[in-house]
Amino acid sequence: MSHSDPRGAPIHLDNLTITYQRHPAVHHVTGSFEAGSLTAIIGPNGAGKSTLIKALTGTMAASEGRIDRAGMSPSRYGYLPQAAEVDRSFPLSVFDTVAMGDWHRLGVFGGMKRQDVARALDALDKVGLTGFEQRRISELSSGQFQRVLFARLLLQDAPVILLDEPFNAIDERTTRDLLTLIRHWHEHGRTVIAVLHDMSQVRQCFPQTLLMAREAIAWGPTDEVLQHHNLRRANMMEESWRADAHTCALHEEEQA
Ligand SMILES: Nc1ncnc2c1ncn2[C@@H]1O[C@H](COP(=O)(O)OP(=O)(O)OP(=O)(O)O)[C@@H](O)[C@H]1O
Repeated sequence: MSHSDPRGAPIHLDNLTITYQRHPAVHHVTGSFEAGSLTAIIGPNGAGKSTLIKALTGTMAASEGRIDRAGMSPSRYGYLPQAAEVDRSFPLSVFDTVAMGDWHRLGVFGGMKRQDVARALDALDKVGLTGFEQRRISELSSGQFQRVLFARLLLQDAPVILLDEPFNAIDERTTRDLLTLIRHWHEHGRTVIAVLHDMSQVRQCFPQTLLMAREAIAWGPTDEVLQHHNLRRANMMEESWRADAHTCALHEEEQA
């Protein structure tokens, strides 16, 4: 049941640079996530993948260049942060956590009508968590909690969905189930972007790939991107930035 237009929107990066204390984590990246595309972002540790995702959500500003979201506000994007960034010590129930996915539609004090409750229960059913509604989120396994967060995304019904390492430390069965949801989002025309580390998953399920090592090493059809020479270049860049912390000359000049 869709209450907003679920069709994805394109996102264009134009010479995008994002820095932490002048050190670029994302450096001069240009390219497009087409509307309705399904893209994996891969690269070595520290390659700038999470930083790029945060920039797409609008929580990190560009130091240089820009992100063109084709007029769509990033507040409409669905976002799944890395598990380590999610605090689940709050005494929230599974149902309330999922229902929060609907706040943009209901408003903070909107109150849930019968059909809103049904939508939340339906989302929980789709991730296999019927019967867990009143459980505290602190009492779930990592895999169950990830299912809760996917149910919340289902309810949010966002046209653009950003996932940061959604399968980190998640069991095989949960991963398979959640990959099926991602496939459905793609089939319904949403734009989906996921940071991943498992190359076989990327090859099997993601038609497009952006390989990053601070810069975009390659961006396009997955088979073309995952070629040996590209992967080798990404690893070489990782080794070189460890030896020599790089600063962004242009940005330094701006700040001087
Ligand atoms: N808050 C921060 N302050 C300063 N530097 C940061 C901060 N967050 C990340 N960095 C640095 O920016 C670079 C990119 O980090 P980022 O987390 O985007 O990489 P990543 O590709 O997602 O890595 P991983 O695969 O290990 O999660 C790294 O060198 C990291 O140390």
